[in-house]
Amino acid sequence: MKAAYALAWRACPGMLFLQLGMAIVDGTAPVATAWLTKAALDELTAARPRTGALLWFAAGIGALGIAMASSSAVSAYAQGRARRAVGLLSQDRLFGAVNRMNGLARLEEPRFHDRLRLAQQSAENAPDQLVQMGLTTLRGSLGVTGFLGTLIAINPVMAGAALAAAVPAMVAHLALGRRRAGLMWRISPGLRRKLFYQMLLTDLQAAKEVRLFGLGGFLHGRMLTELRAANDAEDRLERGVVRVQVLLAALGALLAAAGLLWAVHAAAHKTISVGDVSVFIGALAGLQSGLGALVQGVATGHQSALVFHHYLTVVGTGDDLASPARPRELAPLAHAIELRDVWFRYSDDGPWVLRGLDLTIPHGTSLAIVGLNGAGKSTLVKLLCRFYDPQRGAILWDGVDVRDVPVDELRRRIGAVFQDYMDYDLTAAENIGLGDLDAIGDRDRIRAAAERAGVHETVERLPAGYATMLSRLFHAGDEEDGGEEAARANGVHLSGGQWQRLALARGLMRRGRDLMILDEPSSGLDAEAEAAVHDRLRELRAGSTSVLVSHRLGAVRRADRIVVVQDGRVLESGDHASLIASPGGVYAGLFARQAEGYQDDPAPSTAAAG
Ligand SMILES: Nc1ncnc2c1ncn2[C@@H]1O[C@H](COP(=O)(O)OP(=O)(O)OP(=O)(O)O)[C@@H](O)[C@H]1O
Repeated sequence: MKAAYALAWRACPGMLFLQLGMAIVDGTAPVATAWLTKAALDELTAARPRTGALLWFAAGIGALGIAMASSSAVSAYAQGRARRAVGLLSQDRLFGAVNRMNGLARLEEPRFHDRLRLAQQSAENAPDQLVQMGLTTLRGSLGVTGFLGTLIAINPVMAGAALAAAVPAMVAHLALGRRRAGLMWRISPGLRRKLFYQMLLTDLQAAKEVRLFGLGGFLHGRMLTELRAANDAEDRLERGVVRVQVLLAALGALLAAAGLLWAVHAAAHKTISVGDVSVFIGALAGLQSGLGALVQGVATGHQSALVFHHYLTVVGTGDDLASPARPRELAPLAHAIELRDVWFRYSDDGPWVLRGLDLTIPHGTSLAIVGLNGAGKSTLVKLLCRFYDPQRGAILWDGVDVRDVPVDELRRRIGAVFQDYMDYDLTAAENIGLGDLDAIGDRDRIRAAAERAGVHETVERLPAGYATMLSRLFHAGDEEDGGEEAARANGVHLSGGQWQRLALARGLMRRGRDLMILDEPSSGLDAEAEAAVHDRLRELRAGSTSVLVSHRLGAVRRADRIVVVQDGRVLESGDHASLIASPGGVYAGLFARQAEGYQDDPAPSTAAAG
């Protein structure tokens, strides 16, 4: 709660003060009205009523009415502004925290996503709900204190009874709040699955399979099943809530009826005045509703605080990669990158993917990595970028363990094209420029990268060239005032190979970095483009340090060194000529099989004769 208040205070102190002022008005005005009403009624029923005094009482009641009526509008405005400001600040901190997680491991934990969803929700709502709880408590306490004093003066027993009735209500509401917060956590995985099915039903990329395989009904059904399960769980809880609330309301009504009976009886026997009856009834009703609001407010705040805990957990979650206690500087690569006895698995109970892998990548040389599906090639690449740390062994950059240098510094020295590259719903220029944010506005460099990746002509031919928005989801700029230029720049979608070349251009924006990693950079290209791209890449890689992962052995054969990874270790290593010359070798076998695929089938008669 302290953290939520601190957040609200930081975001919008002025609006908090305004809400506080209005809460004081709301809390004190009803009590003052009740007393003024009592005074007016007593004056009216007096032997000789004073008109002047009556007018003052009436004016006072009217002024309080105006203050109460306007306070709700002013509070609503202040609450809205504060909520928006808190939402902005809390989202800023939440995604700032996610952004500080430098590795990938956290994003692969389903529990983290459950928590993130609730954190997002509570970041928007909880601080406001907790502020409202504070204000309700203040408002309620002021009113309750005033009404309580009034009731004690007239009938202390009734005052005690009303207070005592609030205790079970508080206990019940707090328990319900805890159950609601628990339920939100329990149904979070189901609701995320529901969102997933929902996303598949509207996702452009999924649409082809969804339509062709007729998956729409299946996904729709699953989406509803998840939603129904969540609804059922909520219904069950709400049924319990209704039971508790009916019981508490009956208790309150019983108390009010008893109070009324007593007041009428006492007035009939002239023990109390008519004014006393009015203030007593008003005070009892005020006390009950004040206590009710107080209890409800505290319970809602308690529930919000429980859910806000998820926000605090995410914001307080540290980096999933250990930062060095005494960071070392990373000099430009001069000698070699070395993987020394690297053991790695994605989870503590998962299988080892890399098992004591040793590999040296000398500066200024090109290394190609080949191996069967699942051999661990992309994992090795991810470790080079330090998306994970190995469980055993080390990766050394000129002898410096990469865990001892700030991760940003390491990544600044690496350029990469990943196997599962991204298609950004942004302009063509931005899709390339993202490779080096410092140069995102540098059209010459973007164009040069596009030329190297063989995608410049394609981009030039787009309706608005490099300014073309590559998206079917978003408009370029503001649709309202976009005009003809924006209309031309909208709605273009590239082919798979063209997207891949853009990704390659993005990677090439970082040309000249110390290490260039290319993980299957040409898998979607046509044969001609692939040959052209690899020729260009070979020129670019000459003299620089690079790692190329590819199943196309034609593309890797000119690398300075080729390694075959199998079962998490380097099985074979050498240049193309030496590997091919090793009979029974894995590389030689793979190469022969690929080469066979490009040769004509032997004529049936020859085959039969053979
Ligand atoms: N994020 C992950 N979490 C858990 N296991 C993973 C993850 N990524 C990969 N693996 C597992 O690690 C093993 C190696 O995967 P990797 O992607 O490194 O193989 P690869 O050699 O690049 O394969 P391919 O040639 O198919 O691209 C596989 O068994 C895979 O299931």
